[in-house]
Amino acid sequence: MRRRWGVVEEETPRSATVRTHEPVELPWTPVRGWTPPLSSTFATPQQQKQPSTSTLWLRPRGQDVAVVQSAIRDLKLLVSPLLLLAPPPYVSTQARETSLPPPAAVEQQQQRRRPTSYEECSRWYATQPIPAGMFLLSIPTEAVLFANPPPASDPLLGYFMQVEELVAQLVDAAATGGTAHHGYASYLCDSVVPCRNLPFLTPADLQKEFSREAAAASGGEAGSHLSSGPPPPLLRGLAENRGQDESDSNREASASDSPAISLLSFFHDDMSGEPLSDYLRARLSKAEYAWWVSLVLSHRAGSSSLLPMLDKLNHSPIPNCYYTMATEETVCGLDVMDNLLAGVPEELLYQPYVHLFAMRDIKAGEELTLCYASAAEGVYRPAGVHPPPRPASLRTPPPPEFLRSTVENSSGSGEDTQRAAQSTENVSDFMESLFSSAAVAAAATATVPAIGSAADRTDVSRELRHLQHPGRQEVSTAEGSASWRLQWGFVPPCDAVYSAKDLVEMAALVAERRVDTRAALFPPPSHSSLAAAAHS
Ligand SMILES: C[S@@+](CC[C@H](N)C(=O)[O-])C[C@H]1O[C@@H](n2cnc3c(N)ncnc32)[C@H](O)[C@@H]1O
Repeated sequence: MRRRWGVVEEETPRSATVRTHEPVELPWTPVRGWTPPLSSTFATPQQQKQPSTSTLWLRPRGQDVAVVQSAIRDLKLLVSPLLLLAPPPYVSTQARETSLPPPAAVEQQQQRRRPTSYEECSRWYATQPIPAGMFLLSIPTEAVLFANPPPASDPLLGYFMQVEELVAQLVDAAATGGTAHHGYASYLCDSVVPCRNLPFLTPADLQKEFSREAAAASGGEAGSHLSSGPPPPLLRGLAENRGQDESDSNREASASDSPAISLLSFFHDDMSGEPLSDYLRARLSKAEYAWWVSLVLSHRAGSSSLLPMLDKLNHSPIPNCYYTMATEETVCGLDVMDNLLAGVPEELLYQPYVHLFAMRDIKAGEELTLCYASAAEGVYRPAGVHPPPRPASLRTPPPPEFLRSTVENSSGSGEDTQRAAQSTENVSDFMESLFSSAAVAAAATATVPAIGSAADRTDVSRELRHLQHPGRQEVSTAEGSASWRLQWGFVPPCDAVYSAKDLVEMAALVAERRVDTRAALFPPPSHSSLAAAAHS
């Protein structure tokens, strides 16, 4: 007998949990009534131009189905039935085609075993409209992989020890059939393309980030410093040292100029790109180690944990999801209530969970996204609108009719769609009140840096046009873009949109939805039953 996920379990025979790798086939799922989104992380520009009569088709690869099944079975993942983990969708446009699944050629291409780029990697999609506040994925905190290495005197060493501990846990799980994280770790090996981040970047790559800023400051073209003029001041020391003397003291002097350069030189020079530990050195070649470091860096949550399956969510500056993580210390009444609403089974109700939920209404066919960074407090806040006005829906306490209509909705009165639309308007009104000034919005569009494809930039600019941005964006600074490249391997077109204060307001809206759900689940007693109770 052993305890797993806080529950005493029979010892499972090892053979029963070893994966067979039999491909599991799911049919194409049509998502009707979707509207092409503006998000650059979602559809191609061609897809975005499709008429609203088009049908979007989703079909998970065999390994997507297998990893979800293994996570449900071995990690106790809870998945909303409104989601699919699948490669980017196929869109059929011809009227006669919209009810037919995609042609065989598309199928063959899409079901290829291994994605070769970020664009081809599977994502989480909504198959139906999802209202804000709905729980989407939940995983026991016990299934999270945490790194907890012994304290190190050097912060950079401490950083790499954390990364390496997560690498070791994944390497171990991938190699050992029958362990709880085997399916997840094998899936990462099979289906994830590591990005060009720290292990694969050179000083010249980082220099590009610094050059961009210098070019922008001097009004020139991004990257023009690479071939012409002298390197910008921050990198001058490094470039000179590399050309001449590689002595430790010189290297340290240049590295201290920028945390990004320190990180790069610690990995490539001090560690020589090799594992720190004998354990990994005995198991991984230098190339394999670089692959795993890239993967861990780009999939970590916070500084030292991996959230299986939630780490499939891509980044958007205007995300539609948020997650909360309860721990043994924080688990309390509200977390238990969240567990209940998320559908956690009774025997695990008092276990800490990580819950992913919709932070705004999500359209059918939309990709689920998280924001990997929070906006610095006040970055996007227009002068004079601080604190922001309370959203209209929160200004007055709900009248008694409100509660009554919520309960009626739960019994299928058909008003819930109308109510959902109403709340959506409130969210947009609220966001509108925070970010609306044509003049500053134009500046926001202009500050989108020249990174990524032209199509991406246009789409995100369009999406952000109504947002107010009063100052310079962190991603367009050398340090900001270098740190995105180092960890995530890409630089988003703009900073995070929501600051901590905005999130508090959003949380209030989402909480209101949860209260609605609660009222629907636990309707207040009717007047007649109250009267009957009073008489008895
Ligand atoms: C947490 S993982 C997200 C899931 C990952 N795409 C996968 O398939 O496993 C983060 C990595 O995904 C990629 N990524 C996420 N959002 C992106 C975006 N908006 N643009 C480009 N790449 C992105 C980057 O390579 C990043 O390092």
